[in-house]
Amino acid sequence: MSYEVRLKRLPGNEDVPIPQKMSDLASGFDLYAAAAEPITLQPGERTLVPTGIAIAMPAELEAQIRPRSGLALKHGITCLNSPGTIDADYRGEIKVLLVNLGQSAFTIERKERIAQMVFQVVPSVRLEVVAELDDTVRGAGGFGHTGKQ
Ligand SMILES: O=c1ccn([C@H]2C[C@H](O)[C@@H](COP(=O)(O)OP(=O)(O)OP(=O)(O)O)O2)c(=O)[nH]1
Ligand SMILES: [Mg+2]
Repeated sequence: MSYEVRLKRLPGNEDVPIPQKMSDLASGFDLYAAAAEPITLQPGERTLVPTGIAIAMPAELEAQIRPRSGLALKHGITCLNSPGTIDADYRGEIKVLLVNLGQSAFTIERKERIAQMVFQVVPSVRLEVVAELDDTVRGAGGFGHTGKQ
């Protein structure tokens, strides 16, 4: 399926690249940091990084904000709320909640690629409250239940 998502650059961010797919079949659009000044994250610290963009997508989509594995592997920088959820009706600036799980301070520069945005189709679901649920073999077993004697 192909969808059109409208993207608005927020004022003062004309220099920040719009999100980009870095290869032909990349699933995510890389997001660029748009903080005016570099942000240094000490180990264990978290911060909300602006991206300088807002979007409007079709009602059946959501966008997920996911970490970049390179930043995670090399520096311990990841998205705290991974995957972040961008609702179809959200018109505010997309922001990325980064946390430093590494052992050294890490500085995020303006226009650095900090995360990726993956679009997904969200099925329309209606919750129906009932008194009883149908039986299954698994039943209520979970949390490591399978394979036990
Ligand atoms: O990583 C994120 C996560 C969320 N958002 C924005 C878009 C999303 O539509 C809105 C709300 O996100 P979420 O539902 O995760 O947060 P909440 O704590 O439930 O806040 P709300 O009560 O506003 O829904 O915040 C971001 O910009 N980046
Ligand atoms: Mg919410």
